[in-house]
Amino acid sequence: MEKKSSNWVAIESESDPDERYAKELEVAVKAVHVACLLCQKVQEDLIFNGDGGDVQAKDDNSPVTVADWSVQATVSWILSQAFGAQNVSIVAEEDIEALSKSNATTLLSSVVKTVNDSLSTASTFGIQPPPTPLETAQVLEAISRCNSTGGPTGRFWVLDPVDGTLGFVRGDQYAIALALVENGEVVLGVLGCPNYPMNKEWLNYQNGYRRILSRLSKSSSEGWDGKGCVLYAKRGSKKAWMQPLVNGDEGWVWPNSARPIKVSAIDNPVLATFCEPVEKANSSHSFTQGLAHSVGLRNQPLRVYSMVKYAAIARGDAEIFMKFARAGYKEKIWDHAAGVVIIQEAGGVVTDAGGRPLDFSKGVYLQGLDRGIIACAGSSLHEKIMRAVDASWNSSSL
Ligand SMILES: Nc1ncnc2c1ncn2[C@@H]1O[C@H](COP(=O)(O)OS(=O)(=O)O)[C@@H](OP(=O)(O)O)[C@H]1O
Ligand SMILES: [Mg+2]
Repeated sequence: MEKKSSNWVAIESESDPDERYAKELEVAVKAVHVACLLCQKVQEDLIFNGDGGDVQAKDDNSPVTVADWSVQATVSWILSQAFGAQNVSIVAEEDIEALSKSNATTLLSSVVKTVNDSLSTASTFGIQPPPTPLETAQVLEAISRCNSTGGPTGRFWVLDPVDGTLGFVRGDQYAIALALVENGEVVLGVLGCPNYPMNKEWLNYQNGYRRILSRLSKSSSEGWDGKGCVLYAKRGSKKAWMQPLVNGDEGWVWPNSARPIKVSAIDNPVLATFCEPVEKANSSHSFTQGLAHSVGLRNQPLRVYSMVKYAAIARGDAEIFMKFARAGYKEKIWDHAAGVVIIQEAGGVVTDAGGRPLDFSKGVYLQGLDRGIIACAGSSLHEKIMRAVDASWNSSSL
């Protein structure tokens, strides 16, 4: 990829596919880098210094931390600065209800401080920080501005500020996922994976990543030696890219040291590895175990939190991702949008279990999803898995 200057004055040309969404992509990748560094800091404080604020429980009992709200505020602020608040519509996971409670003042100050600390270092990526630190009201406004409910027309961003919060609070894998949807189709996907290890063997939850984590350095700008990466792709480009996550490197110039990524060439089930959620509650391990057996998969499943699973497929570190949630669970668009386009542009296939593309045009949920999600490096593996699902679905307890 050719190096471009880091200013944002690129004019979008509808006729040149290379230039379409050029500014959106650059801003989104930079915002995700900033968010990754924010999360690394909060996770280090939370896990190793015991000082990353409380882990709160949401109404559905899932965890949420200072990082979730801070990333949402930071990304929302960066997008609004770049494109004008009136032009930015965002569907995102968090709201300000819990933060606005009278007993949440310490939590709220911690979010405001985290956002301002993060924005003060954003100039590394060519992002102009606010002239004075954001006030509490501005931070709340940035979070609550992300109240779009998506839909079939127009343009909106989709943000999961911390996907895999359970992995995050356990010192393990998590992702920051940002996508742009236009007229119901994902046109850009950016996935930040701050703990992605350059040695793929360390991805597996069963390896106790947390114990290894503290020994891994952050990647250097050109080094690819430590941990952390940002993946991105533009719909229709047939290319997907990966950048190492750097730490305050002043030499960062878009697109920095981006490398193309490709899905794995393995199509023999015997050699293939499948990944799935860590939590049994999120996807049936017994159902996928049966599928794996019937298709001839021999390797142990790679259980990884969050959309890092999509990253693993796009990077060629695993061949299959399956998620079969319990009946009645409705998948949210922010848990999939960025990952789907990155895998597809890296050469892979992503559909529901009926072979239909995931539908990002029906609001916050992936409406009409047939049984589960199957992402594969190639169509041959994908067809085998779909056939196996058909053969065993009726006897499953899902
Ligand atoms: N019951 C149930 N079934 C299926 N999926 C659920 C369920 N509950 C939550 N979620 C969503 O799953 C997101 C994390 O999914 P993963 O596939 O990464 O699962 S796991 O964390 O590895 O177990 C997770 O994203 P985050 O909330 O951002 O962590 C949820 O949106
Ligand atoms: Mg999520």
